[in-house]
Amino acid sequence: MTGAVRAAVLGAGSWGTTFAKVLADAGCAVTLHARRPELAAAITADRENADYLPGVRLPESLRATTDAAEALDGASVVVLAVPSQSLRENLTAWTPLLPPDASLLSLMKGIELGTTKRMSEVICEVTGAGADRVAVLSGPNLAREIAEEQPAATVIACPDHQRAAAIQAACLTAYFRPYTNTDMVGCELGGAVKNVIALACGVAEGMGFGDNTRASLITRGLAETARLGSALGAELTTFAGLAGLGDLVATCSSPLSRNRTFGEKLGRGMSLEEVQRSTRQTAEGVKSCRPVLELGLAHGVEMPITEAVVRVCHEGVTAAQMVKEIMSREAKAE
Ligand SMILES: NC(=O)c1ccc[n+]([C@@H]2O[C@H](COP(=O)([O-])OP(=O)(O)OC[C@H]3O[C@@H](n4cnc5c(N)ncnc54)[C@H](O)[C@@H]3O)[C@@H](O)[C@H]2O)c1
Ligand SMILES: O=P(O)(O)OC[C@H](O)CO
Repeated sequence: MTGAVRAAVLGAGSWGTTFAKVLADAGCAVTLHARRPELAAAITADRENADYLPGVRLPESLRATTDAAEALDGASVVVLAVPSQSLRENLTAWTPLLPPDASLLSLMKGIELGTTKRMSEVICEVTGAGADRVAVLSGPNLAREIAEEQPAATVIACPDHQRAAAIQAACLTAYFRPYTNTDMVGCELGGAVKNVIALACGVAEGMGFGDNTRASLITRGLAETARLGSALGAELTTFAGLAGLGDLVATCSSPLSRNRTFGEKLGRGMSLEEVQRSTRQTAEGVKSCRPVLELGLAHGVEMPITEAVVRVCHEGVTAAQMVKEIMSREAKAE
């Protein structure tokens, strides 16, 4: 492995483990940080993360540890793959251990509750790193499909194009094709808001509605995402790309999506608490919908689908009422 890029992946859930596999398959020397010793030991001994990716064989070269200092030692790429709402706390503990010039790559698709900050903003704030050291990876990347080496593309955004290109080279494999972009705001918003729209699509699915409803939600969801992005300085073309439309379509259509599945259970009549009890995995849109709506309100951007999701998830509105509210809005031009 002499000369290989050293990467640390912090967070051994579905996507962290999958992306660690991608990096290892691309030739990087990768250490994956897990919180639980039994999980780290099982990944190393059995080459499997049975909790999150049962049946997926992990590369021999992939190491796992619970020791963050060990994972971060000598890493030139540090990958952050924890739930968005716990990033600040996790990163505060990891910051003293970060190698000074390492690229900090966010895999997360959420907006922070209370601050309405994007993940790259949280990373800069907590670590003191300059914005040009922070990158985001976002696209139609359902973890299970990538772990099974089904071909897919993604976007790596960084204000520093050279850094984005270096990360691109570090994770390019026969089944995973990253493109570079410099639009952080667009890529991060695309990833965070699509989870909210996927919740709405799930609710529609759970209520028994079909493809017309889903296509309408996807299209109008993209419209409200792009409106917000435009107000926040994103490039509109980003929303027509992999981190926008690509991810939105994949997440809103796939039974593998946790957000869509969460919404589906709400649409079938389960309460928020019942659905939360039924899964251990992160459905980011449930918490991010509120800060996304707050961003919209702060910038004078109408986000009716996001608002409906907030009302169903957090204000006790039923799925049937949600449909009524969306469909009885004032008629307007597209
Ligand atoms: N799973 C996917 O298909 C996928 C794809 C692309 C992006 N993402 C994004 O990647 C991020 C991570 O998602 P994931 O799918 O790996 O999530 P997950 O729920 O599968 O795993 C989360 C991981 O974070 C760890 N963790 C650390 N601190 C935690 C805390 N305080 N609370 C809870 N867990 C904590 C958990 O132990 C676990 O290993 C999310 O923002 C998600 O939107 C996921
Ligand atoms: O399972 P979800 O809903 O978190 O979506 C996973 C990925 O973000 C799809 O790109």
